Amino acid sequence: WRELRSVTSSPRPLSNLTQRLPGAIIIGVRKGGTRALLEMLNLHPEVEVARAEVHYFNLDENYRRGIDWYRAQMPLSRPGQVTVEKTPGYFTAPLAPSRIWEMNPAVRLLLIVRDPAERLVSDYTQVLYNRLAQGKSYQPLEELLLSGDRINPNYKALQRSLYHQHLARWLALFPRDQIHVVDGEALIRDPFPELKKAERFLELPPRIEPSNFYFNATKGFYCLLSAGHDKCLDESKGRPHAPLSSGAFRKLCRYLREPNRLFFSMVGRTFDWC
Ligand SMILES: Nc1ncnc2c1ncn2[C@@H]1O[C@H](COP(=O)(O)OS(=O)(=O)O)[C@@H](OP(=O)(O)O)[C@H]1O
Repeated sequence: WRELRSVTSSPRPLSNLTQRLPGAIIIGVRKGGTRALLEMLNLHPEVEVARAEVHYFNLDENYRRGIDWYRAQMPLSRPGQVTVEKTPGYFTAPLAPSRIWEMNPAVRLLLIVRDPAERLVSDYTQVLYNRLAQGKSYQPLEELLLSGDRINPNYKALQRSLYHQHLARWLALFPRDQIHVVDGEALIRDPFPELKKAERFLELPPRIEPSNFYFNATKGFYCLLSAGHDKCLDESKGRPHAPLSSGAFRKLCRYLREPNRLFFSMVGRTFDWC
């Protein structure tokens, strides 16, 4: 995609190109649509993105490598461009907010959220696929999610869906208006309006157009279009979810009602979640 863009954008002197620390970070949520958001922001000529998840602020073994290592993971950019990286693991990592603050207290944060019950099922599905690919077995979701007939509060994927607990750590350091919340379901339904909001948040000139998106009926999702070339996200995005009985799903929704309410009051808006 980057190669495609470099063909279509005007030539620039190479001398100003250098690796810069990110001006904006997509911090989560895992399975919220972080890859789609990054790829869509990358349509903007003033944005350069780190292709791979960097996992600098959440993994001690990377953090110990130091800030120059982190910078070296960033793409080349021109002065004035915004470098963006995404690592969904930052949102739930206890030390990530203070480490990011220490790097740059003015960095802009993007948080893409999704119905936390759906997110949990997607999270389980991802782990399931990874384990199957390694020839390993995995417990059914219901066994992990329920303990007897109650929700198991120790299940990690459930904990990752308690958005208010994680957001509280970020809001202890960063002002609310430095964290832009993207509606992941809205991004799936109609990406353009969400991208315009993100563009404004990043104070970028308006360059992303409705014509940059088209609905791909085979994929079942919007794909990206630029200069006649198209790109859809890979098959790990939007795959069928592992089954969960409607009874267990209802219990999960009931369990998440209060955490969701707390999250809504923290961000000052509501979402149409189960
Ligand atoms: N345009 C487009 N194409 C494909 N997929 C899209 C798109 N927009 C959002 N999504 C949703 O992104 C979900 C994966 O989220 P992440 O990229 O954050 O996953 S990850 O945490 O990086 O693994 C993925 O979740 P699942 O459907 O559960 O697989 C998608 O629903």
